[in-house]
Amino acid sequence: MQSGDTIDLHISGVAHGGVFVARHEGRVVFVPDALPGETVRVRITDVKKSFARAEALEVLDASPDRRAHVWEQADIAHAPEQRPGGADFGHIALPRQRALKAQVLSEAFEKFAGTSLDVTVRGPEEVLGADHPAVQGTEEGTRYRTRISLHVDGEGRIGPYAARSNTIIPVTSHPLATLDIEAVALAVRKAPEGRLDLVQPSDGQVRTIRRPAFTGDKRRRFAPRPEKAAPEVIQEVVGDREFRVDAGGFWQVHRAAAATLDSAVRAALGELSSDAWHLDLYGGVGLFAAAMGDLAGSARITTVESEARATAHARYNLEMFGAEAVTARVDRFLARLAHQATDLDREMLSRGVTLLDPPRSGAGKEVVAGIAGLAPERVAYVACDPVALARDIGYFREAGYELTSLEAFDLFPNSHHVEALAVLSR
Ligand SMILES: C[S@@+](CC[C@H](N)C(=O)[O-])C[C@H]1O[C@@H](n2cnc3c(N)ncnc32)[C@H](O)[C@@H]1O
Repeated sequence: MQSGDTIDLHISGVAHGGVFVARHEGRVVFVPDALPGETVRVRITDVKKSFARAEALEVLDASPDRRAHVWEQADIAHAPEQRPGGADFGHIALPRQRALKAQVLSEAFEKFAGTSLDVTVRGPEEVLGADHPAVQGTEEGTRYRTRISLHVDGEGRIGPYAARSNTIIPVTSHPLATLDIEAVALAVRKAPEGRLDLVQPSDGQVRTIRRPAFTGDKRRRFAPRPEKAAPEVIQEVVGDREFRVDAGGFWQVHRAAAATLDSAVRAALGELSSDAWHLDLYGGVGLFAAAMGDLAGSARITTVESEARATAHARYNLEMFGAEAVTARVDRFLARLAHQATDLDREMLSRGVTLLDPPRSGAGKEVVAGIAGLAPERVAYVACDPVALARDIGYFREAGYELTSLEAFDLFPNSHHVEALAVLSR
């Protein structure tokens, strides 16, 4: 097998990262744009010792779960390098997408967490109810993104990147974005080289945030910079609560995501001890600390986040709970706490819940050890990467925690991404 070979493959499984699995001449071959059970004509793009990568050119025997791609330009009928990225499950019927995500999660748990369990991936409409305003119009897993990024190159091309490359693909639609974001995205004719983030918060107005590429003279990088305008602050609404957040700061992408996760966290945790210390790690602007505040009465709550502007918003958003908002890297915060906690602090932490919602790379061994060292009664782990989550659950299990529940939510329909909530207890 060599790069450039065109071969026909039988697809036998799904792997993490939006690719499917075939076998050929003793190697695993990872193929995007396919489905288990299909026979697909592919072109080999990369050959390594034990595996290879390919691009799908044509479906010879289609799965009954294949459908016309929700983003026409990403359909297999187009040349692989012309397909925009970001919708790598868009050719699959929605129930099958969810089943495949559940399979990836349970295989990751079996492999990395040393435990097997059945998991169901639920859509936000199943958590919040089909009448919830945030799920209206998203039935096909489209029109949900309140945040998208467009890229602009030196030739003035504007659009998303192609799947698995940094080539910009000019597109004529953005079906995963809300209609308002799509309209703004398609109207952009000119922009400086770099990135454009389009954001539609709860007030419905689309904001355009320009992030120009650095094109200046690197030797002058210490020269004084022109005064930068303060970032715009927007409001996001979850139930009857408002959250201040920078327009360009972290907030969940799906318009029903914050409400779905807020509701799931509340249901999974139930009442929290009001005589304990609860932690919200990687807390952003305090979405989950607010849920904990509602559940925990007069308890002590601390949210920890590395972005100072997000922490400042969290302080404001959580004022009614008297919660602390600490700007720090979680590993450093935990190391400091391990040295400085009094006996009473430790006792209160051990009766509390520690919630963590790390970025895609997960918390890692050191942070898990830091949390386990504080011995909270329960740990709630919100995760956007199944493999990082499973690895970290493995570390928690080694530290004496048991997984008590695992739920998963389809907050990125038509892509391989999946959000999960794991609860562990000591
Ligand atoms: C997935 S977001 C979750 C935010 C929040 N829980 C929410 O749902 O809105 C992860 C957050 O962790 C922050 N972060 C990333 N690495 C961090 C670190 N090492 N220590 C503290 N915060 C970190 C990011 O700035 C981001 O706000």
